[in-house]
Amino acid sequence: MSNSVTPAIDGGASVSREQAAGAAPALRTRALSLWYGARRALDAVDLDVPARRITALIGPSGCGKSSLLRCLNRLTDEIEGTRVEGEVRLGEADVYAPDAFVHELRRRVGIVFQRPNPFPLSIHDNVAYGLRLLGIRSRRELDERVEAALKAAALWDEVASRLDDGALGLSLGQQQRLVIARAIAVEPEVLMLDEPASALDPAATLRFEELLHELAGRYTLLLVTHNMQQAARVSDFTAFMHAGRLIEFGDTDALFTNPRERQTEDFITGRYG
Ligand SMILES: Nc1ncnc2c1ncn2[C@@H]1O[C@H](COP(=O)(O)OP(=O)(O)OP(=O)(O)O)[C@@H](O)[C@H]1O
Repeated sequence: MSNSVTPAIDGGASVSREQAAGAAPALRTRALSLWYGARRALDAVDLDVPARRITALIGPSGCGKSSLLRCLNRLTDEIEGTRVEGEVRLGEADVYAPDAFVHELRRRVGIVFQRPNPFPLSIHDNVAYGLRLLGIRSRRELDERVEAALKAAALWDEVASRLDDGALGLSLGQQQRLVIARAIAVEPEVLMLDEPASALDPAATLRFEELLHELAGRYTLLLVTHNMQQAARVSDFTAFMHAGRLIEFGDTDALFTNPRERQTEDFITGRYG
């Protein structure tokens, strides 16, 4: 990846699934493998993530879903003893190029984790955090962008009157929407979500799934979930992984109703293991 980042990625809110599948992917991996020390966690993964669609990543515990996300924005760099082989492209940019600009990569490919992790700062300052790192100093611009991100994350109405309150006083569901606002404030292209709803109650989960639909036209979403119903409900495409390998990728409805691979069928019907 070079420091001169490529412009906006192909696609738009109104493209059909077929067009999205045929269009240039937002992210592409080729023969992507990952080792933690001597242990191989990913085995030659070839995946095209369609732009501005929701792709669910499913598979049994330990199959490499989180590891794959970490490779896509080089969080693996932060873990000692990891080795990555193969290729990851964000648009045209080579993510593992020697001159890659990792901070810029992580702005373009944001990640939200299972447990919401707001900073011990005010609601406003959580969302403004990344913007300040980008060098934005104007109070007016910060306020406008904080408001826009909170609106996009469907949290504005609940917090508009208390932006200076501490973020840790929000409910879990609100905190999860806050970290999404924080991630999208810096205008990423791809938002990766690693089991983002697993700590939420059913009502907050429903609200959260509605939010994913609202975000999907603007961002490429890559969602790790253990919840098959959730994957089937919210995603356009699904990737099934097993033992570090990508076994099957396809349109979600097709994959769930007519999987091509026996392993996929065993997993989605609960016969796995
Ligand atoms: N930091 C690490 N150091 C060493 N091994 C790791 C590390 N993180 C993950 N692994 C190993 O890599 C493999 C894949 O783990 P990963 O967390 O990516 O799987 P997962 O599919 O996300 O699992 P889960 O659904 O349980 O979250 C597992 O064997 C795991 O033990």
